[in-house]
Amino acid sequence: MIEIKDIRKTFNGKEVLAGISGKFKDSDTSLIIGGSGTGKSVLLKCIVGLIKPDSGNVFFDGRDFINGDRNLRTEVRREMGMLFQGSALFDSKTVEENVMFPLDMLTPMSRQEKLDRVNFCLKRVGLENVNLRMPSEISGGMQKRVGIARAIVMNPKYLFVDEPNSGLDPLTAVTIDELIKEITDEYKMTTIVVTHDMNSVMGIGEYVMFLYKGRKVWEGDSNNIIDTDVRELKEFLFANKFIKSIKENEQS
Ligand SMILES: Nc1ncnc2c1ncn2[C@@H]1O[C@H](COP(=O)(O)OP(=O)(O)OP(=O)(O)O)[C@@H](O)[C@H]1O
Repeated sequence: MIEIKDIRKTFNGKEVLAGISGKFKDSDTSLIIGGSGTGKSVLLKCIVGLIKPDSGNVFFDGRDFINGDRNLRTEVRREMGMLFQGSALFDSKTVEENVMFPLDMLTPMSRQEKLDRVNFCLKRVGLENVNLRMPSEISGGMQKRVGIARAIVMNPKYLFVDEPNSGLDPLTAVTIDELIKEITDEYKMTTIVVTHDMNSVMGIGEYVMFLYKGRKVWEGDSNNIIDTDVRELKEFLFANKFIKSIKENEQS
């Protein structure tokens, strides 16, 4: 489980995170949602240690990640898998080299052991016989799968994904969401996904944290989200035509 306590962050006098707390459980696919600029990505970066919050704590299975010593931080970092928008695939490396990269950097495994692990992960995300292709030679959905394979290659306890569906058509987006959820269940990972895709919320949101202007104004799951009384969340939800039609059908 990952627990965050009262995370605060200000940039140049602008408060971006105004004290956020919450718990992300094992085997759950947790979503952080909200409109543009509400602090979702900054919160995720604070959790993984890419940004240091001004105050607050992040506990990984009880381990204090922010105040822990260097060894503890390294240990926790090694247990993380990430698929971030900014950390796209290396264009000049093949699919196989991309997925193998963390193993090359962080393990003493032999070439054959690494290859076996890479092939296992590629197969798990539904990709076979693409090892020697370049990222530019495969579709956007396949590139995301390669990114997921790379994120899980070190067998992480914690998986972080920022906007997995950006640039994908709705059908491919659903298959990527389902893959993330399946892998989370299978390996009992704690997974946090940042998204503003309402289809993801309704499809895989086992725990959903809604941010508005740097504050958590709602938390719950996909079963109770559309019955919310929280005005900011309602505005966010009903800006989506699909959700609006579900609600209207319910009422008629
Ligand atoms: N390194 C930084 N320096 C200064 N301001 C930043 C920095 N990173 C983010 N911000 C600001 O923090 C606010 C929240 O940004 P964040 O990227 O977390 O939004 P978001 O909710 O993820 O939005 P989106 O859905 O559009 O990606 C924005 O106003 C952004 O400009």
